[in-house]
Amino acid sequence: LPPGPTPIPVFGNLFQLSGSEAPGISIFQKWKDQYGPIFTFYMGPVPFVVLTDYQDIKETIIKDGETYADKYLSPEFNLYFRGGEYGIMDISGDRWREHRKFAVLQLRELGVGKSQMESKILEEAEELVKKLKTCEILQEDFVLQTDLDVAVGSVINQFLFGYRFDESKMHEFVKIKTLVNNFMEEVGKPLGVLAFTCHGIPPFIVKQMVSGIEEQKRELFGFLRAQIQDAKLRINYEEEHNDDFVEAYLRKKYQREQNNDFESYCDSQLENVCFDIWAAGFDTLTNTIGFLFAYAINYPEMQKIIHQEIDEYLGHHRRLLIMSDKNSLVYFNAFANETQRLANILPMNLPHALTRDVELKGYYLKKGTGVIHQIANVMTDETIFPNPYRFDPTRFIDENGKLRKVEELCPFSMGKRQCLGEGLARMEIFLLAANLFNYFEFLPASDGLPSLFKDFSLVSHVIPFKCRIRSRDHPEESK
Ligand code: HEM
Repeated sequence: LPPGPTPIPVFGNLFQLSGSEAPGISIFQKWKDQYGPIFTFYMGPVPFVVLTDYQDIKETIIKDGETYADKYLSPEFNLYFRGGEYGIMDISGDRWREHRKFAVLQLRELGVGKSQMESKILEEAEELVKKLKTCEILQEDFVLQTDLDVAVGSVINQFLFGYRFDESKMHEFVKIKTLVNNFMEEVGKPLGVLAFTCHGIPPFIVKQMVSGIEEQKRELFGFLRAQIQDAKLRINYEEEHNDDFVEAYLRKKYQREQNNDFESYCDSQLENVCFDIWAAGFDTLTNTIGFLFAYAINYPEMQKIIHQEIDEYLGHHRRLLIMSDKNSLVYFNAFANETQRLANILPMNLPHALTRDVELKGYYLKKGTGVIHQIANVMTDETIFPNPYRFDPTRFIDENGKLRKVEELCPFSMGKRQCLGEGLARMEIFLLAANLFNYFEFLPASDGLPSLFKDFSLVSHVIPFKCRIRSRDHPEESK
């Protein structure tokens, strides 16, 4: 194995990892400086080979994708939490392949990149604008994140179950959000990471190690089961049209069952895929948009450029921005790219495993070895992004004023496991954030600027902040 920091018994290097300073990747940078771009560290007794250079990642994860496509996760944890090898994110092999393909297809069929999903996200943008207008009148400090959360949660819930969180469903949303957040927090702790990754820990010990997620498990899966049950009651298998992901899945399951296949599409798998989409899609996205506003308030001169660009583009006629406007708003896109680069939402990428023995830069690695390609370190590599901790959207704008495509900007990862929600996430970032800038100016609250510090576990969290909002219905006032 490549060299790396000395592990301590049982825990390996976990405490160094969890003691890492913000932005959460400093320990990987330190190890990289000490041992080179490829090194080994231990989560518990398990070694993980870490790749930190873009060129190495390109040669492996991208060009030899199949070899790096498995996930390194504990079967015992999966059994305890998921009831077995179910879902997309934490499994490997044929079931992963089949269900990843199915989820990608459904995202397309249900409108990502098309007008159906766009109009659903625009509905959320409109609700946000309406809500913020009332707050602007009240002239009070305002926690923007609360409403961003509802918008992002509603889009996922629409996709999965066909309904958004309006006032009548708000209690449900608050509950789900709290459960998902607590789950992320618990599994991000050293014992959680250990239980989550280490193979061979007896199931009753795994259960003790993550006893904090017992309630989340029960309640979250209870919620998902109830939604699936409702869908089963209303679905008409004679029809072909699907309103949401669960309907599409149930129809596929029904077709398979007609051919005596009761395994590949089953209730446990459906519950777990819904869990993955909720868990993977909510925290990542809502925190990305939260960071975007935190940066905009911290850098008012940049916010001004976003406003000017929108005003010049729309002229006197303010209207909701739609996807076909996106490419014209170069500075906004550069600002969003820079947010994703520096927010670096996954301080440690998810561990993959080798599907075969392989030679990697002179090291012979056995099938099953854990490999982590550190996209967070690529995005803060000073040879690619000079002065990497400086927030500077212009690094994504070329000399002709066009958006620069930088392949090392990889917040959604690369290779066979690349985020399958990327298209949806990009639509939401644009339609929600650009429209809020379209209608409002965001200013510091009376207690000061939003913190740019990251509260990190599995996902980097923006520290909740208050801000003040000024309507831009009269653009000349805010100049
Ligand atoms: C800004 C928002 C998002 C970011 C930064 C993000 C980032 C990531 C990253 C880094 C991975 C790991 C890839 C790897 O293993 O190498 C991932 C996987 C995944 N993401 Fe996202 N994601 C976002 C939004 C979403 C959304 C909205 C959804 C749901 C539609 C989603 C669903 C998934 C799923 C299911 C996986 C697992 C894919 C697999 O293992 O095959 N993500 N995401």
